[in-house]
Amino acid sequence: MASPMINGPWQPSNTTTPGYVEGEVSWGPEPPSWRSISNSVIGIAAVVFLANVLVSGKNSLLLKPIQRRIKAWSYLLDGPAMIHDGYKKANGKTFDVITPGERIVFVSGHKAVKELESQPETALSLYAASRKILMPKYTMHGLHIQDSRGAAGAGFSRAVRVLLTNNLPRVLPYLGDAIRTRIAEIRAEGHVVDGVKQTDLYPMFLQLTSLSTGTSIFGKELASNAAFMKDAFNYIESVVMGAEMVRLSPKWLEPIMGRFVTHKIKTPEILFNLLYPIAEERLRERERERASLGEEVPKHADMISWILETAPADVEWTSQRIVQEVMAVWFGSIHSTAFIATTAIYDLCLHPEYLAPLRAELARGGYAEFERNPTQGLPLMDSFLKESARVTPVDYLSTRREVMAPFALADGTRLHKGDWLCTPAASIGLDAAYFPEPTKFDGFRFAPRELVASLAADGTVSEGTRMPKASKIVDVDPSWLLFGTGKLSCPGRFLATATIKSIVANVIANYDIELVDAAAPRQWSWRSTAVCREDVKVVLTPRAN
Ligand code: HEM
Repeated sequence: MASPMINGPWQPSNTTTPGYVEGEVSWGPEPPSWRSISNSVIGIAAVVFLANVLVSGKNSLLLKPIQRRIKAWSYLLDGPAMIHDGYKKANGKTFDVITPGERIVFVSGHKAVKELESQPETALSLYAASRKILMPKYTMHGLHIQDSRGAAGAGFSRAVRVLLTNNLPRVLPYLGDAIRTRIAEIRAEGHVVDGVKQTDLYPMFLQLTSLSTGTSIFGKELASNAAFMKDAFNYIESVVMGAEMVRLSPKWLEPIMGRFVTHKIKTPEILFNLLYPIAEERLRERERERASLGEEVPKHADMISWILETAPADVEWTSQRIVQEVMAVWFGSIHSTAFIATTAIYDLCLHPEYLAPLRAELARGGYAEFERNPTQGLPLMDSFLKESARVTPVDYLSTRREVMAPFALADGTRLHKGDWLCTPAASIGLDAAYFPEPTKFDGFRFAPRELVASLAADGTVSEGTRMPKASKIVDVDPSWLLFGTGKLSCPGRFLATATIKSIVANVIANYDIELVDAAAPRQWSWRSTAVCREDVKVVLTPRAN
């Protein structure tokens, strides 16, 4: 659910949508200059980081507390390395990393992950940790996130995991066409350098991901309205930046900063006001249906209708609550998905030997089968994506849980109220104890053995470093924590992987791809999260089909 801040180059469309006037597509007020604010935040963190380097090694009593604070602040820019170093030193044991806001305790291994999973929400809460990250009171139009999931939360999670996923076969064929068209349009807009068109890959994939997940969450009509999608996308960026500003303020300043942020960011209100009348209308339709007035009530396929469908009988959803929940699902759906699709394409540029077998899988009916059965299809591509996500992790930690009351883990580690208990997901993925030859990129490491053996037999790929048994990117287990663990694991993972597969498949089937500068940096990080750079360019050359 990581959500860094990127501005997508949105294009207006002619589609009409409630709230937008045809012919004069309203782009809404621009959000404040978040980029300059984010640059300041990064600048401050960089100074703090430098100071840390200057004083390190001097262990005087006076310097120690200052050093500890500086080290905590350096987590903002150096989080992945701090977590990975901690993991290596701990040698499988529990370790902690101090950050500006909280102490994060990391556990790994089957027993410890099961212990984390089995704790009640009164002891460890995903939602309390999410509240700290999102500051929803200030940034999400007043959304109140409870400490525990409750019946309404379980229904809402089922809406995403089951109903949204079941709808995928109906949207994927439409999305395939829409994605192909959009890729061609964005490519055509690229800069020409030395006679060759270049494309900024990550911004393009953010647009494609928004189109794809937006179609599932908001429905086809809203998602094909570029002005609406621009507002919806800017909302995510504003929430991330606004929440970060409140989080970085001293405790006493938090309410003032919170009010400032609420006043400054308009995109949550814009999105809320656009979705609210739709939710109102749906509630009216439901009333008419309940009253059995014999009237034909339209059927809808979007998050609003699925939330209403899965709501427990004793929970009366208001339009406000429905819209807030839709906005919360939308918030977490874009950046990690686009990150994984983008890094998979980089990996294909760096390991082009995988292109032929992946294209062959698409061509021999794999793509059509995937559209019919999105959670099963394309086993080779599934393995390639999983390997790419393992080698270039999107988040160095997973299973965030806030400690609600002090207690001790089975190994004796004491947890204090407000600490976080997490898993070092990325380091586990790079550990030889779980993955043989972990630094080697083996695209078909997770694919069914017979499939890879047949490709190896005809010389298409080498046998590689197979895992003892095949697995999928959406699987959750203590050695694969990309989507969390247990009953709280990500319900949107089927949509996310279907989105990534349809984007990657439509790029590689129709274009040859080359990185303009394979040596240029492609990521940076904030806290524990990796972020794709927006300026990494590729050359997409149309293939003769
Ligand atoms: C590659 C993309 C994604 C990644 C890496 C990801 C990862 C995660 C993780 C790690 C969690 C927490 C699980 C835990 O702590 O045990 C989570 C929760 C969640 N994710 Fe995702 N996610 C992704 C895409 C999506 C999408 C596309 C959606 C929406 C359709 C979504 C909706 C949610 C929701 C609603 C929760 C909260 C679950 C609950 O309340 O029970 N995610 N995700």
